[in-house]
Amino acid sequence: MSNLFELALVCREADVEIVSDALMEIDALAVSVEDADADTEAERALFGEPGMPAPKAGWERSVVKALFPAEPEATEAATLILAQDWAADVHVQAIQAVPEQDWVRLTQSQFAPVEITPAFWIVPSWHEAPPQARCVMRLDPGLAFGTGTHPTTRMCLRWIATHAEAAKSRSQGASPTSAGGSSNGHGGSNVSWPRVLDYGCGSGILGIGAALHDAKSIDAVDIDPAAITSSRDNAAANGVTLNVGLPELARGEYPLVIANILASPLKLLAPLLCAHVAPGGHLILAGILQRQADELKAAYAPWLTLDVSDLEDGWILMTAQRPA
Ligand SMILES: C[S@@+](CC[C@H](N)C(=O)[O-])C[C@H]1O[C@@H](n2cnc3c(N)ncnc32)[C@H](O)[C@@H]1O
Repeated sequence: MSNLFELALVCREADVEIVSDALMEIDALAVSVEDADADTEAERALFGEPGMPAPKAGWERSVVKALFPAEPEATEAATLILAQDWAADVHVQAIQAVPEQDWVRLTQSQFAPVEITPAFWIVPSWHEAPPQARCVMRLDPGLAFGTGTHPTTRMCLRWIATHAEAAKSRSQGASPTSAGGSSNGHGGSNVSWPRVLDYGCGSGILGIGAALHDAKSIDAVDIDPAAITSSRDNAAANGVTLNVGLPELARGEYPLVIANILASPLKLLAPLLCAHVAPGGHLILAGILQRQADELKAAYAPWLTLDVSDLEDGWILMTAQRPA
């Protein structure tokens, strides 16, 4: 593989956009921006808490890196940029050869199979499933949120897998006459939940997870059109059926309602989500930080009693069961 040449320019936050645009105008193959102070004492956090605005719009000083096919193009680009009247505070950090990479393989190598339970795994299409996996969801990273790598998604899937397993064991242990008549709405030995609502479905990962655990009639809804397309595609790739659409698609009561969004929208959605939970049914909420547990409890208290039932990396899973 041949080398590319990288021009690295250091500039102030205010100049990042004009420098990046100018590099694209002069035919850079790619432009990226990094923190010039990364790993130094001057480094500052750029991200706020989930749902909160970022403390700053950009880094104090940035390195704008542009790739060119050969060294003369990179040098010429540097000369052109430095000649502009707005470039007084821009300087060249380096022009150097970078080995061209197999970008597809590099991206793929960053997504490994994710273990949800010892038996249930999320596996990208280019990977073999681990030998111990008895239930496999095939999912590749895409535009919509939900690859199984985020703790909030993993906790929801873990809840689905463990409760479906428990329901299966109960119904296998139950007598033929009692199997279809349980008060939690489980309709028979092969059905964990006869209806599921996945509210804020993203990639469709939770609805697909429920379908792979023998749930039927799954409504997966989202406000983002990219999520709707992605959920449909991912369901098809897994050979399961989801009824995917905008939130208006949700109708009536469900034995399982699951929503992994964020604390603020979840508080606003409290009356709506609770109204969808069937008698004896479960409500599962994620996207909540540990310190937000009390505010969520209070928001849902008029309808359901939420408890913390799982915790991972500072995120909690909150669940409630409506009395039968
Ligand atoms: C954190 S992602 C979760 C995706 C997936 N369910 C998972 O567990 O990985 C939250 C999703 O909720 C959607 N969303 C946000 N607010 C919403 C609302 N008010 N109604 C429906 N969906 C919403 C977003 O578009 C996004 O796809």
